[in-house]
Amino acid sequence: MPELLAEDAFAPYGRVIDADFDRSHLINDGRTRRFHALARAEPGEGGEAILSIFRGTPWPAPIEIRMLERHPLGAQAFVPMERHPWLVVVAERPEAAACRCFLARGDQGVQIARGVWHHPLLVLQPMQDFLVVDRAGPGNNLEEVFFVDGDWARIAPV
Ligand SMILES: NC(=O)N[C@@H](O)C(=O)O
Ligand code: NI
Repeated sequence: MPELLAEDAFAPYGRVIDADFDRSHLINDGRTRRFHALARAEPGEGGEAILSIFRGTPWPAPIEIRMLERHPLGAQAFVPMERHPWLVVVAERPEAAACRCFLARGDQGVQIARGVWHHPLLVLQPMQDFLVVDRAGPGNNLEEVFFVDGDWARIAPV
């Protein structure tokens, strides 16, 4: 059952990136509000931070979680470029029973911390673009675990 995305609930897995007024100040002669340093790119040793656009399309409904992945060398941030709610699935270990699903608002992004198990991008629209900040560089930065047969989780429809 998806939980509403909130900083404290998501803290074991990374950061929530949203326009928190308390972390903002006016710039540009008062015409722009800067929500400052909401997260830091973490490309890890020998890596460089890159910005990409992920154009996500939905997984078949009902969404079944049958695998997780993680990036051992660097963090990965997703910020929606179109304001539609979306889903984040994370886990402390790569098993269906450990999965937690968060429902993010369209104005919320996340940075998934280095090495945290998560499901690939889950969107709820026919198509939704995200700005993604993650790592380029040497080494294998993608570890995937496909659950054993019979071990899977279904996300309740939102
Ligand atoms: N593999 C890739 O670039 N995407 C995944 O990391 C993801 O979390 O969507
Ligand atoms: Ni990823």
